[in-house]
Amino acid sequence: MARVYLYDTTLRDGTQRRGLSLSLEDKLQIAQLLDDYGMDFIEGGWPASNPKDTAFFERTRGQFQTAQVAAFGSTRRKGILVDEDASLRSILELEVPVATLFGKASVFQVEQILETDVTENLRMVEESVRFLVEHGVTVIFDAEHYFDGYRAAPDYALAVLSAAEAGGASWLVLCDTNGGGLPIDIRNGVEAAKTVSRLPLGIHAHNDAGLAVANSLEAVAAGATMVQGTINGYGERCGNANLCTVWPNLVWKMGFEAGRVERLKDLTRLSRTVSEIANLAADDGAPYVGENAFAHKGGVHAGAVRKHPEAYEHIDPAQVGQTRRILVSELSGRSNLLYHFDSLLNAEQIQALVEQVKQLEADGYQFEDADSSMRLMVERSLHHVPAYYGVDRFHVSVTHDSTSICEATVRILVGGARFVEVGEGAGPVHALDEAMRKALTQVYPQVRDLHLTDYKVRVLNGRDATGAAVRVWIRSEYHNRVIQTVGVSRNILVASWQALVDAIDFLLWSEEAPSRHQEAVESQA
Ligand SMILES: CC(=O)SCCNC(=O)CCNC(=O)[C@H](O)C(C)(C)COP(=O)(O)OP(=O)(O)OC[C@H]1O[C@@H](n2cnc3c(N)ncnc32)[C@H](O)[C@@H]1OP(=O)(O)O
Ligand SMILES: CC(=O)C(=O)O
Repeated sequence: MARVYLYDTTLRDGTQRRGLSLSLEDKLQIAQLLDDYGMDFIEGGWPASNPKDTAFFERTRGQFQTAQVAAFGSTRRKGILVDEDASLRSILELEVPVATLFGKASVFQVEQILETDVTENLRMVEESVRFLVEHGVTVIFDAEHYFDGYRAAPDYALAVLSAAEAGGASWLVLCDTNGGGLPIDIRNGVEAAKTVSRLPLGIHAHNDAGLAVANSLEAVAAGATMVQGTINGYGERCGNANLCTVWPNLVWKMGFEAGRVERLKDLTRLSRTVSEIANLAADDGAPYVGENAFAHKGGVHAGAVRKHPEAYEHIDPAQVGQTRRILVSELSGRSNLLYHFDSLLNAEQIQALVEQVKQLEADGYQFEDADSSMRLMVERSLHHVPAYYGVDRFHVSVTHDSTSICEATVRILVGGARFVEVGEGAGPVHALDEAMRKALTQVYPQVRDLHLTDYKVRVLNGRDATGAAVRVWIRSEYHNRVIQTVGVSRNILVASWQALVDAIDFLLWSEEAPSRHQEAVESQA
């Protein structure tokens, strides 16, 4: 099986994304993961750029099993001797085994941006590569702006590749630096490069036209054997080719060997861990690894997937560490509900539930991410959920002068006993949550370990301004389990209260029999 080399530049080009900044420890943690997943090259940064990038190379020397660490840098500055160039010297001082040098492959870039002449640029490329190679460094040459340069002046773009080869480069990487190329441009550029060099070729594609992944795959189809990209497609402007998409496509759709193939089954974890470390929200819509990648909402889809998952799934979700989700919403038919409640409800009850869900969603509820409320609704309709407690009344007050004080009082009945408790909080919902917790933990100590971890409010009818109905969605965690609930009312406190009570009831109900919780979790998965 032919091999395609994976070259990860999350730690260099990835950090050129707006809003992404990694500490040295973050970089080391990500690099360790990349090595574990079998990346062939990890571009650690540009040593001449900042002390953090320099430290990265010092800390990773000899650390990795599979990956070779590459230092990034430019060709020498114009008009100086190669050994006077600070960037090249800093690469040598770090004693890295691999360096990736970028040089201009476009007449426009040379004349207008470097403000030098095309002959001097060819010398800069060849001399810089040779300088490192003669000092024992393997050089990957990134031909910056190659595709734009090739379109405007093909002979010059190809002459730049030849200069790098003459200097001793081991790889020629063709860059769609502005990210505007189409797959046909990429194919033409790769085929032209093959006419002047027998060196292995790579592709470095940006995503400005939304084609970085397609362009990378097209380059491989045309003969490139290295793909440069980043985890989650992070990168300058619209990003780089997303390796979480490129990699499985190379292996499963194109039949290449790439990375540590057995680790693809944990691809989702790689993507999410890197987004956690980067402190960026995961992209729900990402292919393969996004939260929605195997979530089926439309009734027609759910119906087909129950029969044959491949009807609406291009691969088995387990291949990338995902699970299938069948969502319940106003777009559901019987199949969505049967997927979750087949063993609980008969055909008539399922039909009634479909109609109830559609009506409730028309009233503002949204169940696709409130699976615990959904489950409770069904279990309550079957009288499976006892009245664990009764709420006599609750009262919330907000006093605002120099600071805000929120206080809530709840009166709760459990059996014959009455509990009155006061909670204080940063806001009224927090205070209510505290008061409920104080009262209920006296009888149900497990409530102490239920933590509210996310809270969202959505105004349902903006035209009614502050009188509009609102939907409150709450995410709670109990040990490692997630409980998601929803409430709707014209009063934000009442909506919050409904969602809060659902979270507590769901916990108590699912805790009654441990197997029941497992069953509930599985049916929500
Ligand atoms: C396509 C890419 O993504 S390339 C990578 C881009 N990444 C970054 O720029 C992040 C790290 N960069 C840095 O920390 C800084 O830019 C540094 C330290 C590298 C350089 O800083 P400075 O010396 O202040 O230069 P500056 O940032 O203004 O960059 C422009 C200089 O780079 C030179 N340059 C750009 N490309 C090349 C090249 N391929 N070969 C040689 N010189 C180049 C330009 O000629 C210009 O030099 P001049 O000021 O003498 O005209
Ligand atoms: C080298 C590089 O990052 C580019 O051409 O986009």
